[in-house]
Amino acid sequence: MTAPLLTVAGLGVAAGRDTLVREVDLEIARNERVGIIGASGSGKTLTCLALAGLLPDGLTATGSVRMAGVDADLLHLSERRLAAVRGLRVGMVFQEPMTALNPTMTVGRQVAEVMLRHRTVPRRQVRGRVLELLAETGLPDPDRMVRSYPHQLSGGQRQRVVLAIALANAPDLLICDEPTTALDVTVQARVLELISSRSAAVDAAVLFISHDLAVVASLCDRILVMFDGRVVEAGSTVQVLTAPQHEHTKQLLADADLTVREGS
Ligand SMILES: Nc1ncnc2c1ncn2[C@@H]1O[C@H](COP(=O)(O)OP(=O)(O)OP(=O)(O)O)[C@@H](O)[C@H]1O
Repeated sequence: MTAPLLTVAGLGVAAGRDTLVREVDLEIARNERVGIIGASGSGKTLTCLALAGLLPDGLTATGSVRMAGVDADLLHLSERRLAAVRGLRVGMVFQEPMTALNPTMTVGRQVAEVMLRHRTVPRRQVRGRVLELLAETGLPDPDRMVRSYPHQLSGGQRQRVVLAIALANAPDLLICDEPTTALDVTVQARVLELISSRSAAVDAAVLFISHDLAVVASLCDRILVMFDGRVVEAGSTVQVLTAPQHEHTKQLLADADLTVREGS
């Protein structure tokens, strides 16, 4: 069996003496899609921020996070080495696209920047690649789009730009934290579809966080359920949907509108 892409063992997050996340174990294989669901405040976001070395000041992570091809624990990497992993091996899409984008820089420069920073595309080819990436994420008129600023775009268009940046260097892992929650219902399904098709196109595994079981079920092979800072249930999507064990999972299932997306 090939080694997992990501191995998280005993991950904990604390704010001083306050434990916010405890004992999270998680493995993600190459190309696998793993979802984390749970109610607001259950620790989903802190778990994925900890994995990416992005915890806010004052919070500390314990345990270990290993990634194939990186010879040290991600939790103990220097900021410089972590920055080399983020954007190159790991792409990220968060809930609010505006916070991920620089309001003073054109869309084209921001997409170009991630390739220039990691030197994944020869300088002369960057502009062409930016146009391709914008077209691939379904943005209309890429020639005009490269010259636009984030505030000139709709929420859905901004999230497409964030996705183009996150996948520009064909990372091994795409982390998505509630990527469609802030979007209009009408564009949510389209952005989800894009996350699915574009991550598959670059062979990226996906760690997908949502409070919405239906959304996670439509995308993921495996699901972890978090409650009060812990993983209370984990299994294949089918297992979790058809034979939920924990009360909290049963509640999430009852709340989810699975009739709409199941099997889609
Ligand atoms: N910077 C912080 N300092 C102290 N506590 C925090 C901090 N950030 C989050 N928390 C607390 O940690 C717990 C887990 O938060 P987290 O954001 O991971 O939950 P979540 O499951 O992602 O929720 P949501 O779906 O609302 O985003 C919550 O009780 C939250 O209040």
